[in-house]
Amino acid sequence: SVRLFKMEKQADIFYRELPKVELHAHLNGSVSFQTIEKLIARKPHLNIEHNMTAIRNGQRRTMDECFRVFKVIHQLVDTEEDIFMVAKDVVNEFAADGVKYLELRSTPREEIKTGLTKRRYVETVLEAVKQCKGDGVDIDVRFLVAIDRRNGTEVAMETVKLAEDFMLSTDGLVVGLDLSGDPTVGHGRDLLPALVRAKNCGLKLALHLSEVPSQLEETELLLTLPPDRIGHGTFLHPDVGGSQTLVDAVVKNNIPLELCLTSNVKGQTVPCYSEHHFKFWYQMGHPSVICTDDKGVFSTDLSQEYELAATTFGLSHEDVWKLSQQAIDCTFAPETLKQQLKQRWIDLRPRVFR
Ligand SMILES: CC(C)=CCNc1ncnc2c1ncn2[C@@H]1O[C@H](COP(=O)(O)O)[C@@H](O)[C@H]1O
Ligand SMILES: [Zn+2]
Repeated sequence: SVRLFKMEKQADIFYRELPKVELHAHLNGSVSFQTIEKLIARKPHLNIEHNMTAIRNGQRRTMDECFRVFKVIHQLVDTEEDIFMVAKDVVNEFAADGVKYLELRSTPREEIKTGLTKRRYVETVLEAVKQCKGDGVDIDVRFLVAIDRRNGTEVAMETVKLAEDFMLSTDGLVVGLDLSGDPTVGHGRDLLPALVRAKNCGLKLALHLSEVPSQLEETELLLTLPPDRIGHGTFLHPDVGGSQTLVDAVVKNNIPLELCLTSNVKGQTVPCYSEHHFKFWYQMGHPSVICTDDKGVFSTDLSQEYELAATTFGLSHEDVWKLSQQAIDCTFAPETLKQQLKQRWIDLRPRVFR
């Protein structure tokens, strides 16, 4: 029965060999079945089972249930050693899936019991990233420091200061800030000063926006920043209770969207794959990047997400190639790295289309 929780199918070879860019991946949501097994073995006293950390194919959960899953994973990942292992495994898994550039995001967490501090948390993730690079893993990784909206104004400001420090001291590994957490908790207006400060000091902003209905006012406010990328944006367009004004603001500022099909279907914010808002934005020619969100929790990987987008919306291999290539321009990587990535895509093309 244990086998049931592993990835239930594998994407077609074209999608696995396709070079890919992953821009929306929460570290603790990306922990694979194999890594969870190692963590459970380390902490048998917690009595945690696999079905508490992953949502299998065909299953759906309410938002609330999904966020409880993260609490369980956080119990399993609460020491420097755990974070180091998790980060290394996640980076290696994305690389094995053909991801050539990854922006990983995570919420710095303090754990009094184990002596973990927020600063050590971030340092440990970055050490794991550097070790992967040293090992020759074929992937470039950058980090976004995450603000959990639940924690309010002061924590948000502290987090920005921490991110600022790291941006200045890690020669380019920390590139920006993420705003995430349960979208039904807290309000963006309390976080605005912290986000303004982040933007002014040169941190890029990737914000979860309109992930649930009736956040019009908050979204309108946060779009004034404007953010550099939007996570989900599920309820921006008028057909689903958003507004043309919101859509116009996103289009006018040319803000790329990070779209996570399986996450939204399993988390029940979209009714089915064919009704995913990818269709709306892709048809408009708006920069749309396919991402996983939480590949561990949602039992998926980026190859599968590309394949799902292609089969659901009738994309040709050529369309899919363009989609993955255009994601390079949506990264927070410096121009030189973007150019290198574009060259890699050119070099890899014959192998993918052989
Ligand atoms: C419920 C559902 C459909 C989840 C997917 N959508 C999400 N929306 C907002 N924040 C998220 C989502 N997935 C992960 N996160 C954030 O990422 C955290 C886990 O990764 P980390 O500890 O930051 O390394 C969660 O606690 C939460 O703050
Ligand atoms: Zn997310």
